[in-house]
Amino acid sequence: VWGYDSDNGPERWHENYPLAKGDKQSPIEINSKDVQHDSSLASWHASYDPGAAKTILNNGRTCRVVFDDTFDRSVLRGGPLSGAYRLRQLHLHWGSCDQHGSEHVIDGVKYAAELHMVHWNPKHGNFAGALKQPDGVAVVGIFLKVGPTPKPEMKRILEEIENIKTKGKEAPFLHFDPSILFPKSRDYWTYHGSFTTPPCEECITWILLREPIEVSSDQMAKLRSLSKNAENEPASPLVDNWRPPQPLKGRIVRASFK
Ligand SMILES: NS(=O)(=O)c1ccc(O)c(NC(=O)NCCCCO)c1
Ligand SMILES: [Zn+2]
Repeated sequence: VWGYDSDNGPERWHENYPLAKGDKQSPIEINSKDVQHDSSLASWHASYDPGAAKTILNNGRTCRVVFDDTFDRSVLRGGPLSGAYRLRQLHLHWGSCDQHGSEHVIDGVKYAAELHMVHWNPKHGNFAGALKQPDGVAVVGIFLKVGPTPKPEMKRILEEIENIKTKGKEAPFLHFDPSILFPKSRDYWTYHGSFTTPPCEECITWILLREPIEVSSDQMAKLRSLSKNAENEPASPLVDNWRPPQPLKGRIVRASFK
C-alpha cells in the first residue's frame, strides 16, 4: 500500500500507479520569474453552506473533513473555472517540523503545511467520473505559516483532532463553513495538474492562494499528534504526508496578480 515512507513513498508510487510519471503531475515548485500574469483571470468565489459539513476523519494519511456533495450546496466558481464545482472534502499535508510540510514550494519557500479544498465538476455526473476529465476537479490550496498571530478559525479543526487520533477514527463535524479559513487576499496562481496522491490522475485545476494563513507552533504540534496507525497497532506519527515538487514539463503557471 502506498504511503510516505522509504519503501512505499513518492519515489516508488509509479510502480503501481503509472500516472505518477505523467507530464502534468502535482505539486510543483512555483518560481515567480516564470509566472505569467493573466489580466483576463477572473476572481474566484466560494459559496459554502455550513450545513453541508458532515464528519472529520483520520484515514491514516491525512486529516479530512467531508461535506455533503449530493447537490450544488457548497460551490466554488469563477477564477480559471467554468461552471460551479462542488465542495467534497478538505484535508491537509504537513511536516515533522515547522520548516517544511507544504507540497507546493513558492520561490524556494516550504510552508509548515498546506490545506486543500477539493471540488468536482458536476457536469461529469459523479466524483469518479470527474477524475477521468481534465476539467473534472478544482483544488484550492492554502499555505499554513507558523507565526505570532494564529488564525482562530483553524481552532475548530484542531480541537477535533483529540477525537480522531488513530487511523479509521471519525467524528461528526457539523455547522462548519470552510471559507472562514481563506486569507484576506484573493490573489492566486493557477495551473493544470494532478492529485498529489496515488493514483495521481491529471484532472485538477489548481488554485493556490498567494497569502498564507498563520497558525501557531502549538497548533502544528497538534496536527503532528495524529497517528497513521490504527488504535491497536504500534504507534507511528502521521507527519511528512507531502509529495515533493514534480517536473513542470513546460506547463505555464498563471497569476491573477502582478
Ligand atoms: N492532495 S490532493 O491532490 O488535493 C487530493 C484530493 C483528493 C483526494 O481524495 C486525494 N487523495 C487522498 O485523499 N488520498 C488519501 C487517502 C486515500 C484513501 O486510501 C488527494
Ligand atoms: Zn492534498
